[in-house]
Amino acid sequence: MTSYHDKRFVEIFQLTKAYPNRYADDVKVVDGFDLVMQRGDVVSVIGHSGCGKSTVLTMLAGLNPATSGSIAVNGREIDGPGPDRAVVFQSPCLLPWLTTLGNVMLGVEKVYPHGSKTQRRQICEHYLAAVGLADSMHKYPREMSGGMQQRVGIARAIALKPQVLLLDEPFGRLDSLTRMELQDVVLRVLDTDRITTMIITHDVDEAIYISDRVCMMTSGPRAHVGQILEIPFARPRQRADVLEHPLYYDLRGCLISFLEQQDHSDDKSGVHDDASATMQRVEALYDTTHGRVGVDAADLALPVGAA
Ligand SMILES: Nc1ncnc2c1ncn2[C@@H]1O[C@H](COP(=O)(O)OP(=O)(O)OP(=O)(O)O)[C@@H](O)[C@H]1O
Repeated sequence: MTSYHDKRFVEIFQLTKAYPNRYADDVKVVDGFDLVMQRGDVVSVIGHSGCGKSTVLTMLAGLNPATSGSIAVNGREIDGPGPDRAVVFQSPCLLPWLTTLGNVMLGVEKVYPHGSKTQRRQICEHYLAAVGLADSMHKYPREMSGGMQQRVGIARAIALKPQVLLLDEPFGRLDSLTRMELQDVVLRVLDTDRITTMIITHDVDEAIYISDRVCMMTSGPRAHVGQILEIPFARPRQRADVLEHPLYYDLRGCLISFLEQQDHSDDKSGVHDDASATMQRVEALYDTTHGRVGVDAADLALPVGAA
């Protein structure tokens, strides 16, 4: 039985951020952003460059104070960063004088101060193995590629066993092959550990492959949630199955259509006719297939197509 707090594990309500402007009034970058995530949900956030995706993520991380609105995790309003939330940015920022193991151990020691040294080491080794670095534990950052360093960053975050994982374009600086490898690494970890995750991406294929729902942000200023698209693929997922699924190109079309509308329309406030039509097609197709198990759209504050 899913509890109330599981269904509304992350609740973002009317979140607004205004940055100071030296020459005029403050700029409201994000205005009235609402999102509910169930426990274990993987939600991608897509939107045009500069619309405010990272602003939302850093507010959820507690690193960037909101101007107004609220964010609650597991029923408690956040008021700053905490061990319940771990963030992975585009660059992992590893400490160059520590090995892979040492970099991961740093956080683990803080989160498990009462565990034995052996237990802490086992946790680090487990997560480093999970991201494919079992043979590189004693390497220094300078001895590793960008992709390997990002694996360390991901292991470092998940080894903290966060309740919420926040990924800000984690594959943005990687070549396409490494990017696909790391998408699979993250997907496997999320399949196994079911961590509630928000991932920011510019890549619609990545959003469809990794997430349970895609949150499409309107273009700023005053950006908010334009639409939410449910991704009806069961987990665990295989890339080939996703790519070959009859709904794949409809889902993709829906996301691209939304982004194009945001690009070309003067009214960037939310739902547009073309995107809505695509969404209806997806919903109709979705009805005829077996949807993702365990999600009742009525439990979510913002069902498919909500503005
Ligand atoms: N600390 C800050 N002070 C003032 N303005 C800021 C600050 N941080 C971000 N901004 C502005 O807020 C807007 C949103 O930035 P943000 O980085 O959240 O967007 P984004 O959607 O993540 O962009 P991208 O996709 O390019 O990474 C941008 O116009 C940016 O210039």
